[in-house]
Formats: sequence, structure tokens, C-alpha cells
Amino acid sequence: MAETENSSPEIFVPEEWSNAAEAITNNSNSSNPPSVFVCGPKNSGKTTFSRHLLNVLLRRYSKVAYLDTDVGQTEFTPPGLLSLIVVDKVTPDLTIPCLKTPDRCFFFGDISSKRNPTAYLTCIFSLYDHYRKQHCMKSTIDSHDSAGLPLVINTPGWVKGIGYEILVDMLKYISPTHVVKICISSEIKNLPAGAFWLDEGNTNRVTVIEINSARRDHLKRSLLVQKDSRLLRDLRVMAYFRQCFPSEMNISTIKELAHALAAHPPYEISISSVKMKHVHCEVPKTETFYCLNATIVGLAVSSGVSDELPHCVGLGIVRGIDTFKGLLYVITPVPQQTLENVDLLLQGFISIPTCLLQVHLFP
Ligand SMILES: Nc1ncnc2c1ncn2[C@@H]1O[C@H](COP(=O)(O)OP(=O)(O)OP(=O)(O)O)[C@@H](O)[C@H]1O
Repeated sequence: MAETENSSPEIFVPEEWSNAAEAITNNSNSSNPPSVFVCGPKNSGKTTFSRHLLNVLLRRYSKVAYLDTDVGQTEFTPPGLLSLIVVDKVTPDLTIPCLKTPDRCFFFGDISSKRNPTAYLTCIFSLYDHYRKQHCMKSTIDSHDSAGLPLVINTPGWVKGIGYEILVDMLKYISPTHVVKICISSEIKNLPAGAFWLDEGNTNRVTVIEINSARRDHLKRSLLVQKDSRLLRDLRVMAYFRQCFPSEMNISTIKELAHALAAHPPYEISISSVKMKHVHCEVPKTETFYCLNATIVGLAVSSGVSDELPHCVGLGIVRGIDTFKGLLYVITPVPQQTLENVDLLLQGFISIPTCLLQVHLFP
């Protein structure tokens, strides 16, 4: 098969990438759909390959589940969320990520697992359990997808030190059918060869596919495109809050979005109807409102079951707090009906993009 430029001109799909995606899709046993763990060092192309694989899988399966563990560079949600998404449409342009409503989502509230690897892994394991229960086990899935949905797991590029240990824990828990390892020319930065997370003799249940990053120079050195991660995160957050307005409304600049958000009537949430919690630190009670005002919060619904994590239904900007009236003013694209179930506001380290604040969103 010849190497191809994909439908989007900037994305280059080398022969070994397309062979890997085709092999995973075609050789999978239809009664046991593939679960594919995509890993490798930073900027090696994990997200780009995962998007390509999703599209190839969607030619055979009507739906594919996507477990997004790259909390700082999320694919279908704003950053800081960990989610399981069911995708049923091919993404024609692999360069443009798009927002989708997750099937299950948790507010992690940070852009890396560094600060709290345990909480991070708890969310990932719970999302995977949800996938197994709802989209994989024959007794629970709907008749159209009686064999269950394939799963693509995109992972962060933190593959050394604690990042490596986190990856190993994820691999052991998920026990994927396929691991796609993307390698770059600087070998020291790559993950170890083979099924590095398994003991010898235990490797026959997994297919490990090693592929190279897509672009190399004439000396065969990887050409890695450095992303402006912070800018990409800000764009994600802005695209998310753009959804507060109808698509036909003319908002094409950051300034227009900032003004539209400032003028947008917020939801009123009674302070007494919600609990507030910072997911990564203890906030003194007297400081709760100061700490909360003009921040991004996760809008969550407590499960009622003590050891179950609260489900996040979306993000909101706390636009103002009136302690006399006992009201919080929140801007969010989450529909009112869903918002009515929200009983928990989760705060983390996801901040309002400074470019929105610079145009006097909160004068
Ligand atoms: N096959 C490709 N063709 C063209 N550009 C690519 C390709 N693979 C990766 N890139 C570019 O390289 C950059 C990094 O790619 P990508 O986001 O897929 O890497 P990643 O491994 O997921 O990164 P991270 O470790 O930050 O999550 C992006 O700008 C992407 O567009």
C-alpha cells in the first residue's frame, strides 16, 4: 500500500500507520472487538494516530468508544476532564478536533496527573469499568452492537518516572488486546521494547505494534512538531463556552466571544442547593466564595453511592456570587434540564483563558 496524504492535506499517514490501523480493524475477532492502547513520548503523534484509527474502525463498526486519558490535551472535551466518548461519525479533517458530549465524564481539574496520580487512575479505571459494563459485556449492550464496541485509548506523553508507572498501571488494569507504541528517533525517550508491563511468559494475550513517528528528515531523525499546548487548551475552553450561543450567531473573534459571554444571562444557582469542593486542595470555609468567583468549575452530580465518583456534566464560569440572596451566577452551555441535577461544584486548576479576561469579561 502506498503512503498517503490523508483527506486533510497537512496530515501524513505513513504506510506503517495505515497498515497498523487496517490490521487492528480487519484481524479483530468480531465477537471480541479490539481495545487499543496508543502510547509513546510527547508529540510523537499519539493523538493523530488515534484519530486515524478511529476513522478506520468506523468503516467496520457503527460506533467506537474512545477513552481520553490525556487530560491536558483532551480530544473531544475541554481540558481537565477525563472521559469516555462514543463516536459514531468519521472525522473528515484530522487536524481539527471537535467537541462531543461524553458518555461518562469526570472532572479531574488539572492538566497533568502529576499532582494526584491516585485520583487520576481512579477516574481512568472507573471510565474503563463503565466501558466494560455498558459497551462491552454482551448482557448490557443494545442489539445493534451485539459484539460490543471497539475501544481506543489515547494516553499522555509522560512516559518516564512516575508517568511510566502510571502508564504501566493503566495497561495492567485495562489489559488491552493491542498496544500501539509510537517510537521516535531519540531512543532514550521511547518506551521499552515489547510488552514491557507484563511478566515474561504472560505476553501471548496482547499484540504489540511498534510504529515510528510520521515525519523523519533525511538522516531519519524524527521531525516533531512542538505544539503550543497552553494556546490549544485555551482554544478548547473557548470553543466549549462558544456553545452557549447558537452556531449562526456571529462570533468569530476572541473579543466577540468575551463580550457575548459578559452579556449572556447567567443561570442562577441557589448556594444552598449545591456543595462546593476543590478537588486538589483544602480551601478554608471563609475563603470558599473568594476562591470560587470568576473561576471555571466542573458541574457535577453526586452519585449517591459513597465510593462512586460524581459524574461531571460540563463546565461553568462562576460569573458572580450574591451571598445576601444566596445565589451563584453561572455561565454554561449545559442545558437547564441537565443543570437541575447538578448538586456539586468542583474546582480545580483549570482557569479562564487570559485572552478572554484581557478584553474585560470581568471589569
Ligand atoms: N502524521 C502526521 N502528519 C502531520 N502532522 C503530524 C502527524 N503526526 C503528528 N503530527 C503533528 O505533530 C504534533 C503532535 O502530534 P500529536 O498531537 O498527534 O502528538 P501526541 O503524541 O498526541 O502529543 P502529546 O504527547 O502532547 O499528547 C501535532 O501538531 C500534529 O499535527
